[in-house]
Amino acid sequence: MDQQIRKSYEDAKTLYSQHGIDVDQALEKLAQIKISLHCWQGDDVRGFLFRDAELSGGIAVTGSYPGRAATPDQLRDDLEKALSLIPGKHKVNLHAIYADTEEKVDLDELEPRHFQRWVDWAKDQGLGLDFNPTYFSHPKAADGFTLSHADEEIRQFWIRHGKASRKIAEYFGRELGQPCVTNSWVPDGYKDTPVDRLSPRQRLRDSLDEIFSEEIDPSYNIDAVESKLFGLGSESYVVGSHEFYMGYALSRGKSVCLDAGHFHPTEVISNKLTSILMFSEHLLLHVSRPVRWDSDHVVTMDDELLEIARELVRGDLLPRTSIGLDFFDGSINHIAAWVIGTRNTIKALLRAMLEPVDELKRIELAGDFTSRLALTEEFKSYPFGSVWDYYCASQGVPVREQWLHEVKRYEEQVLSARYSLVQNS
Ligand SMILES: C[C@H](O)[C@H](O)[C@@H](O)C(=O)CO
Ligand SMILES: [Mn+2]
Repeated sequence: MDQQIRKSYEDAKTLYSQHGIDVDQALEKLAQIKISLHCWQGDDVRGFLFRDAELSGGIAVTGSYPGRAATPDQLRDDLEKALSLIPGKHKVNLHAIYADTEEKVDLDELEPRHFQRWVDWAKDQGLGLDFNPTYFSHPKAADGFTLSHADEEIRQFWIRHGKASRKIAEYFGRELGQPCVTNSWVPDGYKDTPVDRLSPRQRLRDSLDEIFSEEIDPSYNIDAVESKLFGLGSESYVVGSHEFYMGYALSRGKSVCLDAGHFHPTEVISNKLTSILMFSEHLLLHVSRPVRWDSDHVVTMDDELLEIARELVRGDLLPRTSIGLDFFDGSINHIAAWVIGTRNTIKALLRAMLEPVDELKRIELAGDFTSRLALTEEFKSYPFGSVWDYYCASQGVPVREQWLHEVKRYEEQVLSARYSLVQNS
């Protein structure tokens, strides 16, 4: 390792130890944390099952940066490249439309075997897998309703898809020896003010109950449900609101998924973690960055990311929280987007671990709010960067912006060839 990196690390350790912070121990803890990288950043949420389908469900990708993955092999290559630039061992989060099969199969007919190549790859790479049923980008979701649909035939189709998804998740968990978190998000809602808000919610509840009726060993699969305030085209009413899913998850022993972009622009999820985890064993996060709306921007080191990390660390909530990413930016290099968002998420957790939590709690309890403010502000400029550099070097991944050279090289050697192939076909 570079001597300067080691020296800066040792200096930083001395500073932190003056506040009782064991930096080596923090790094050991950090190395245990798995972030779930969402496959859909790699191809602008297209998937492989229905290649001509338009993205629907009130979510949108903007930008057409060249070289996005067009096949499962390309997506796996890109994920491998991204993961080689991120410290730690992580998970990959798949959507049902990313099945890797030559068969023509609809969403309600999917089986574990359609994901076997993903599982073989995950085993080979030492990764875990998470899963999501895809309740959008399909003709049966064309009017914006799925599990709460008033048409019984359509609703049953989506119920079958939900059940099929859990079998796939169970297979992931069993094969990979770690639980797969299966997250259900449905886009169902109305653009304009509805007359009947109740019936769709009753149907959504009944559909979920039916999907979850089969018991699956939680060491293989953990079910989560994701709410939303509004989507494009569902501005006035979303069936699966926060209150709906809080009630649903807590009454059914399921996990709540909090997406940072799914609330009112002034509402933050960091303030919700301790409340939900008081009544639930497990929580799923979709770390995202809303800019004015649920725009799914790449995660940056902003105040909310840091506050989420602090809440997880200060409350010792990490063992009970699964951290997934959820952004899709088509305007920049797709691999760089993963690397930036994931490195930031891990770096924010490190920053939170390098704060004098016990000391700050004591100060707060004693009512010394002057010291609380003074110390939290001073710690913002403590040398966490030196610890981060050391962590990257010791994990064998590029230090600081060196990873960008790797991405640029990959772009030149792999992505641009892909792009010219598409142009010439
Ligand atoms: C593609 C994902 O399922 C999606 O982003 C979902 O998690 C969501 O957040 C929808 O707004
Ligand atoms: Mn989400």
